[in-house]
Amino acid sequence: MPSPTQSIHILGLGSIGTFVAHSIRSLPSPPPVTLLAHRPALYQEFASRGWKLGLRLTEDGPLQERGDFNGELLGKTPSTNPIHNLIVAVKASATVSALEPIKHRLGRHSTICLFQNGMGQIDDLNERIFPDASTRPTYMFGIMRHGVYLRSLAEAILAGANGSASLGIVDSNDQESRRSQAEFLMDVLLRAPSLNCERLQWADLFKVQLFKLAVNCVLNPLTAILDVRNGCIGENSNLWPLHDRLLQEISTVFQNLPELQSLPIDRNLFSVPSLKSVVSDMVEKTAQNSSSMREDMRKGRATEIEYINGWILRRGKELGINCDTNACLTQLVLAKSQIGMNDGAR
Ligand SMILES: NC(=O)C1=CN([C@@H]2O[C@H](COP(=O)(O)OP(=O)(O)OC[C@H]3O[C@@H](n4cnc5c(N)ncnc54)[C@H](OP(=O)(O)O)[C@@H]3O)[C@@H](O)[C@H]2O)C=CC1
Ligand SMILES: CC(C)(CO)C(=O)C(=O)O
Repeated sequence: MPSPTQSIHILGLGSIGTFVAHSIRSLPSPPPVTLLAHRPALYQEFASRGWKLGLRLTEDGPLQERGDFNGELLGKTPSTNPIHNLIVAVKASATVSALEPIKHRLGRHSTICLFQNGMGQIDDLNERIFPDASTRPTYMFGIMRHGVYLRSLAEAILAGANGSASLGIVDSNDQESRRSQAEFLMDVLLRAPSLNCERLQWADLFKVQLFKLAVNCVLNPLTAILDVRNGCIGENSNLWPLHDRLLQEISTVFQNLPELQSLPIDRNLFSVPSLKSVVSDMVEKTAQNSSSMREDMRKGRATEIEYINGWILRRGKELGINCDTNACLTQLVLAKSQIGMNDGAR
């Protein structure tokens, strides 16, 4: 019988949460995995499917089912059982509200791994859920380069077999003790073959996070506003001056981040030409993708803009750097979302 310290909870049962949960239960002798449902209807639906999750590699691939998940409905009669290992795969903007109902079960004994786009979620958690640094969980951050979507509840489609993920422990003052605490979850994720995870030290993870953010700052708002696939953003020469202005602001913010100054990272990696080549490479690799922000907008859901271009704006303001182009795109995305949401209500 595995000890509670070797059990994993998953919060956010969409595309990435389903994929990660399925990958963990595909391991030989997998640890227990508990799916946390935030709505009674969701809980009932999973229960009626016998707590099984399915994954297909591409639309036409065979369905691989995994079972024996535990389920918990968050809400009225809350459990007080401690949570030792938590994977968070809600959208960045839902992080604080999703953790609110389970915060009494989380603390210094917990490791939380966020698999999300965007930056700033951990600052929000520290400020609003875990203000006391001495009792805070250990944070890990996962950067996904897999493309996953849901065909139906509990059935995820992995777009291709060449995706990967980077994973690391987020910097803290007591890094050594945090490292040993996070080892169990880290090891499970690294062993899950379909996740294809690499482990990075904090400086490298931070660098990859900033690169991914630069890509998301250009691709996501433009694909969402213009309602086009990723490839179009590279092909349309009318957009190139806009790419340059966005990347100029982003590069200046990145190169002046105080947290970068103490890390062994070459600041030239964040020059405009260097960021441009990272963005072009991703546009090429994901040309056929419909970005997550475009999809959120089409479905009338809140986007992650506040944690993408919004993060650049917040940090730019702090550092006295003009970020008008990022501000303009942020406002356009918020405005278009508002129109979409109002349309839905009509
Ligand atoms: N999908 C992909 O290919 C990739 C995704 N990412 C990132 O991964 C993260 C997760 O994305 P993805 O899985 O696609 O998103 P989804 O929208 O598919 O899943 C998010 C899930 O979180 C649930 N949720 C919302 N609010 C709460 C709450 N308060 N408590 C518990 N659960 C909640 C949603 O439920 P409900 O629907 O009921 O609101 C939904 O099931 C995002 O940051 C995304 O940008 C990164 C790379 C690739
Ligand atoms: C890399 C990219 C832009 C792929 O579509 C992505 O992360 C997203 O859609 O959010």
